[in-house]
Parts: sequence; structure tokens; C-alpha cells
Amino acid sequence: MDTIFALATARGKAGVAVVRISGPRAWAAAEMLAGSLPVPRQAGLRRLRLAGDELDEAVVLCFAAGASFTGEEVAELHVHGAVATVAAVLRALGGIEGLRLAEPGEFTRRALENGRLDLAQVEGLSDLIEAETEAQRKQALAVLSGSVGQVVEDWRARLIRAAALLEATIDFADEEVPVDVSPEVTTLIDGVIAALRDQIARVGAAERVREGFEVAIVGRPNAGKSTLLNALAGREAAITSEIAGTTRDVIEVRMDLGGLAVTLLDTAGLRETGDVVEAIGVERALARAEQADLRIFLLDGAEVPLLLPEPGDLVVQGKADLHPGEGLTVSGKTGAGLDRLVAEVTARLQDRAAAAGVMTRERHRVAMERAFQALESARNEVLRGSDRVELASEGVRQAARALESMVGRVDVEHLLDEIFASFCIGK
Ligand SMILES: Nc1nc2c(c(=O)[nH]1)N(C=O)[C@@H](CNc1ccc(C(=O)N[C@@H](CCC(=O)O)C(=O)O)cc1)CN2
Ligand SMILES: Nc1nc2c(ncn2[C@@H]2O[C@H](COP(=O)(O)OP(=O)(O)OP(=O)(O)O)[C@@H](O)[C@H]2O)c(=O)[nH]1
Ligand SMILES: [Mg+2]
Repeated sequence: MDTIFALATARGKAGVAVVRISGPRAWAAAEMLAGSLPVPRQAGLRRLRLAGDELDEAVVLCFAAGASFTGEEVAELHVHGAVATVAAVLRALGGIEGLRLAEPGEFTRRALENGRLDLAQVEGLSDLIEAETEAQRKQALAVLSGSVGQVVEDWRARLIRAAALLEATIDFADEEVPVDVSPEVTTLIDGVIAALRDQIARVGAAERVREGFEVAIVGRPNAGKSTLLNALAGREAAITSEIAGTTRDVIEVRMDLGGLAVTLLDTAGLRETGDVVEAIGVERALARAEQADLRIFLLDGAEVPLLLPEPGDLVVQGKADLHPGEGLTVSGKTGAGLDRLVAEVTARLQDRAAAAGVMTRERHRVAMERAFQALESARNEVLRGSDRVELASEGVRQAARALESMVGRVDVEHLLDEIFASFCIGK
């Protein structure tokens, strides 16, 4: 097994940078530079040297094999965060026999291979590193902590028991079976089916928390959509002008609304138009608005053509400084009503986010769907009578295997490259 190393902290100038080394030669490599090592899990201040050349004064931290993030022997060099210092330390490590630079996500891949993390936890760690808002952070941390594995293990244990009960009746098929297991088996299967149905329905909300909700501002040309977007973003993200039909492309602004990641979309003003380019803009506006989680209809007196509000959408009167109206009124120009609008959007999205469950990815949904299908047919076989028990137990075991794929107990090699490709080097 190679010993790998990488900068674990972000690239570029910083107060302190951490270089991580993992593998059988990690301690030996750290000792070559530091002269001596502190006892495991205790920080020690050391001068790092290579062939008499002083590299830095660093804090060194070691973890023993079997008690580290990767499960391997690990050493960390906490050095001054200068670009040149990091470069010198990485160069020094690269010159040591048996050491090589880690690939993106390779430390985490080793943690997975050594059973320190399951596949869902790896996804949680990836999400945690990407987290920009409180809701993303909390959701990712729960997944990293093993919440998916716990739920899957509970379901799996119930299914294994159901399969064992069914198989017991196969073994005793020729003899007199003392008890009819089908009531207990159906109870077990029905319990898991209900739990699956509930969690499947919650994946969508969890995905919105993870990826961010989309909120589209729509309205007629000149309604003040781009001015409103700029006011909400706090910067001039979109061009505004008194000419109707100014915006053509969809303009995206990332925001944090009450801890939720939100992409706010400014769109072309909706109208029938002979202008070819503007017509493309209107098409794009309609397509994105239809996909969005919530639409803000910004009115300037008249109705918005070409698009109807859906339940849950917001209808807002714009240019409140010119014509004060009823209900929710805003002015992108003066800022009047913006706080209320933001509070209203936030509340609606928080309602939807509250439906998020433990499972956070399409991959989880697909696995749960497979398990669900297998259990539905297994349940039918149980109800059809004793000559179908083998099919029933096979269905239950198939469901258990589908669930296990969520945490990676069954073959998942093909997924790993994709997951780790999104990791940064040093993680
Ligand atoms: N300096 C430093 N800080 C860090 C990390 C790190 O690798 N180094 N982490 C990296 O992501 C995170 C902490 N995660 C860690 C997870 C497990 C172990 C670990 O040593 N696990 C052992 C022992 C467990 C225990 O003592 O309770 C194990 O699982 O056997 C260390 C860090 C965040 N902060
Ligand atoms: N008085 C007043 N004028 C506004 C307000 N919001 C926008 N305007 C003006 O209305 C005109 C159109 O504003 P935009 O924000 O470009 O309108 P839009 O809806 O993005 O227009 P299109 O991109 O063409 O669809 C500009 O002259 C703005 O200065 C407002 O709240 N009050
Ligand atoms: Mg505009």
C-alpha cells in the first residue's frame, strides 16, 4: 500500500496549512522531517528539516493505524500557511521513497475501504465540505454521522428476520409446521414498506436542501424584476433599463435565506414578441420558471401573460413607491416591502424543507424504490400461500440487498470513481 500525502487545507495563503500523510510509511516520513515524533494524538512543536535545510517550525500530530480518520497510520504537519512553505514541505515529502501525492478523495476512499465510513457517510462528508448554509451543514453532518446506515440497518434486520421465518417453513415443508408465520412476516414487510414509502416521499425535499431551492421572479417586461433581483442580491447582478425586454438570459444569484440555499432567478419579461432574440428569452424564462420550486409573480398593474401561478407561488405588487397597492407590495427601487417578501419566501421554503428525511440523494431513492417493489411482490407471494414461500423469501432478500447498496455493503466499485471525482485533493 502506497503512503499518500496532500495539502488538507485550502490552497493559497493562510495562517496555518495542514499537510496530511497516510499509509504504512506516514510516521517514518514525518520523523525524517521532524527528527522525532510526539506521542500519538498529542501535538508537538518541531523544526522540519530536509538534508540540513530548515523547512519550517510546525506542529506535528500523529494517529496510530486503527485509530485514525483513514484507519491507517497518519501524520499531520501543521505548517505556516505560506505558499512557499507548503510547496517546500510537499516537495520534501515527494522526495521520500514510497510516498506519492494523494488523488482527490483518496484519504476518504481509504477510510471507506478500511470500514471507517460507509458509502452514505462518504456522501455526507462530500456534502459537508460543499455546505454553504446552516441547513446544508446540518443535513450533511447527520448523514456523515451515520443516520442513513442506522435506518438501513433497522430495515435490514426486520427483513432478515422475515426471510428467516419464511425459510424456516421451507425447511419444514414436509413436516407439520407448528405455526403459521405469515402474520408476523406480513407485519414485518408492511412496516418496512410503510417506512420506505415515507422516506421515498421525503427525498425530494432533502435534495432541495442539499442543492438549493430555485425561486424565479416572473412578470411582464419592465415590471421591475431585474431591479428587484438586484435589491435582494445586494449587487448589480442584472442589467436594468426603462426599455421593455432588457433581460433575455436567465440570471442566477445564490442566496442564503434563513439557512436554506436558494438560487434566485431573474427572467425575461413575458409577452408575445416578434423579436427573435427576445422570444428565445421568453421561452427560457417559461422553462426555468416552470421548473422552479416557487415563482414570484411581480405585477405592474396588469396580469402576467403566458404563465399561471401554481399553489404556493407568490403574487406581489411591484413599484410600490409609484402605485401603493393591496397585499404584498414591494419596491426594488426604495427597498420597501423587501423584508416581508424575503420572510414570506423563506417561510414557504422552510415548510417544504421540513419534509426532508434521512435519505438525501436520487441514488438513495432509486435503491429504496427497488426495495419497495421487491417487498410488494414478496408480500403478494406470502398472501398466495405456502407453495410460494421460496419466491417470497427471495423477494425479501432482494429488498435487503437493495437497501444495503445505500451504505455500500454490496458491490459499489462503479460508484466510487464518480463520488470521489467531486472531492478535493487532501480529503
Ligand atoms: N487535525 C484534524 N482535524 C480534523 C480532521 C483530521 O483529519 N485532522 N478530520 C478529518 O476529517 C475531521 C475529524 N474527523 C476525524 C474522524 C476520525 C478520526 C479518528 O482518529 N478516528 C479513530 C479514533 C476514534 C476516536 O478516538 O474516538 C477511529 O475511528 O478509529 C479523526 C478525525 C475534522 N477535523
Ligand atoms: N419607481 C420605480 N421604478 C422601478 C422600480 N423597479 C424598477 N423600476 C424601473 O422600471 C424600469 C424597468 O426595470 P427593470 O428592473 O429593468 O424591469 P424588468 O422587469 O427586469 O424588465 P425586463 O427585463 O425588460 O423584463 C427601470 O427604469 C427601473 O428603474 C420600482 O420599484 N419603482
Ligand atoms: Mg429584467
